[in-house]
Amino acid sequence: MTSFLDHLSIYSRNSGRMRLCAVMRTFLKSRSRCGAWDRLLQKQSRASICSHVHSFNEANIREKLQAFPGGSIDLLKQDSGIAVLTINNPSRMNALSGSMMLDLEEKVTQLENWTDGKGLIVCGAAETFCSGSDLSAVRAISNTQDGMMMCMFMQNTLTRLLRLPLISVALVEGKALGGGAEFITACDFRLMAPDSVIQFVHKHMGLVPGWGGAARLVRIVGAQKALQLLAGALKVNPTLGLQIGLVDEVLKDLHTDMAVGTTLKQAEQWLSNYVKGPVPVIQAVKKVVLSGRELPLSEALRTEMSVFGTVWGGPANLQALANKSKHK
Ligand SMILES: CC[C@@H](C(=O)O)C(=O)SCCNC(=O)CCNC(=O)[C@H](O)C(C)(C)COP(=O)(O)OP(=O)(O)OC[C@H]1O[C@@H](n2cnc3c(N)ncnc32)[C@H](O)[C@@H]1OP(=O)(O)O
Repeated sequence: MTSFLDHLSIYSRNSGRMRLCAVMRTFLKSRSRCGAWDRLLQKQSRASICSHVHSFNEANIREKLQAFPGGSIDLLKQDSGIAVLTINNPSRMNALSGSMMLDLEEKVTQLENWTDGKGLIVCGAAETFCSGSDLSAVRAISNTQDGMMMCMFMQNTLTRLLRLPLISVALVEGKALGGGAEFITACDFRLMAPDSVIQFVHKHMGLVPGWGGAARLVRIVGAQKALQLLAGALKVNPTLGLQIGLVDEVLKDLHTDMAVGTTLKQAEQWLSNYVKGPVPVIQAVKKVVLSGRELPLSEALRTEMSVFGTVWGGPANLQALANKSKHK
């Protein structure tokens, strides 16, 4: 690792002099604080985000969810640095059983510890995304206490998913309904297949989102559009999705020669544009956007500087500087 002074000489040669003590202070503070960022993320991802509410007893809820088996959440971590997380319960339109909720949390923990990760694609098996909670489980845990605990468990898990230092994409084929629609709001981007539908059906169930989908939807499309989608239980097709900013890209129809490979291949191609580069740099990009999205400005600025300190003078930065000096 290049010493501070070596880096400083490269820096001052290219960008003019800064007062040495100020640069030293900034550099040393940012180095020390980057550990604070990681400790913050680790602490937040472990502790349940809303454990303070309604005596959230983690062991108790795990036991209850385990009583509703079926399906799986499959995770494939690829050498490319892009992982694929598949919601796999096709006989129930990929509805999330209790055991799948536990499976999801375990896979998010794996991804939190994946040091080579840069991107994540969340998709459903059998060309459909997810039709929400498994209704048989919903019927069985319809008392308020259990419902709230299931809710908190899923809120915590989806919040941790969104906070992964990976650039995440929800690949929507077929239907994303209810909790399935909430799931896609816990990714950074959303891609839709031509004939797919996103629908927050909660109102038809006498419900509102509970997995954090409403809070995230407001931040994605704004309060007015979020209100229309929820109060109208509107069916969002790819055109509407693009129009309101809920969807970032519509994939090519597989039955035309425009499509290159499967929808998953198309999604990987799309995501690869944003994850090209060294792992530490891509992860740092997600961290600074995450802090800008979630933290008050002054804290976001401090966090940005601490994350900056983890890449400034790192191998990618020094290589880029060396390449530039070669172009003279
Ligand atoms: C916080 C939100 C969260 C919660 O409150 O816990 C929720 O998500 S509540 C659930 C919200 N989701 C729904 O209301 C969707 C219910 N499903 C449907 O509307 C339809 O199944 C469909 C998804 C539109 C598909 O319709 P269709 O193509 O006609 O297929 P089928 O309806 O025949 O479904 C095939 C098969 O799958 C079973 N299925 C579908 N969704 C669920 C589900 N959410 N839970 C359990 N099982 C589901 C459906 O019962 C069929 O099974 P069989 O009858 O055995 O063939």
